[in-house]
Amino acid sequence: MTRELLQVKGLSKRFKDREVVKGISFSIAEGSCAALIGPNGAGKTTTIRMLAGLLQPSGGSVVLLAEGRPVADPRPYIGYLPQMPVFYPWMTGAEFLLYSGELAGLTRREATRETGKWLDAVGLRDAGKRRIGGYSGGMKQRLGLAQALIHRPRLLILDEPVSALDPAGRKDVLTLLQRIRLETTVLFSTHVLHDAEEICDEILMMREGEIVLQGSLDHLRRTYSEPVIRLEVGGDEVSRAWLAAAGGKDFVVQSEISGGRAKLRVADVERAALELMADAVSRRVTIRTLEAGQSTLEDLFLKAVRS
Ligand SMILES: Nc1ncnc2c1ncn2[C@@H]1O[C@H](COP(=O)(O)OP(=O)(O)OP(=O)(O)O)[C@@H](O)[C@H]1O
Repeated sequence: MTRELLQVKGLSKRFKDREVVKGISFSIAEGSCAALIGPNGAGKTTTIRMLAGLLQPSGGSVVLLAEGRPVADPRPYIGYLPQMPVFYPWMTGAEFLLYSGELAGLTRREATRETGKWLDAVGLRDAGKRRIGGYSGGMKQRLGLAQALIHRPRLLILDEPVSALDPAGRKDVLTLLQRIRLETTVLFSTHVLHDAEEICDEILMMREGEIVLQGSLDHLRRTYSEPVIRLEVGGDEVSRAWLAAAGGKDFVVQSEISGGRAKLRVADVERAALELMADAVSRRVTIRTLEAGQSTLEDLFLKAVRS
């Protein structure tokens, strides 16, 4: 049976007279990986800072459970990596981890042992002897992860952990997160759906301070995928005019058409594909691609954040 690790009820945050997090509720199960996903300004950082105990909520509650019971001070149970972690550039990676471990309440001996272990785990064994000032963005982020994990928290909270990285750094950190999530419950925010799909099993979609969709990736894919046809036609006038009128066919439920491309939500994908093909051939329309399938989570995400 899955056990809840974090329960969030009616959480809100108001800055002056503007409510940026509007009474959101969700829970995170032990062992899961949840992505808080939403466009810029949705309220992800504000939410995460409240969960990590760094920002006082205006209303609602955040409860962390250990062995099924609420804990009075959740801080020792949480590891946190902010969006823009700050490091002392003159420290070596090893010195920084030792310092972080002691700050988190480990004895010097424990901190020394864990420092060696985590430098290995995040692939910085040799670099650990060098100053952080010379690290790449990806190395700094991996050091940040080690810092957040050094006291063995039950919940790892990460704010946009890969957004600022180049493709190589991004891949390194995502691969590391895939390993970490096997041992630690993870919540991370992102505005990139692909990153969430790569690592997580739970999705919390946020928009304008509210959670507009939540559930497991599988559930969301099954529940919300709809039959769609994606079409691209030639640049000639006949083809473009035909495409513009395609949205009006009786089997089309909804259409998005622009620049020679269309995405048509339809009731019956096979019938729609056949009729479109037959009609296009009879009118000498140039079809470049016609793809019949299901809408993706990306479509759902775009719909949720735009509507
Ligand atoms: N200290 C603050 N005072 C006033 N407004 C704030 C403060 N912090 C955040 N906001 C506002 O709250 C809203 C949500 O911001 P937040 O940083 O939580 O969003 P986000 O989803 O994390 O976006 P991003 O991906 O850009 O970081 C924004 O409109 C922001 O301007």
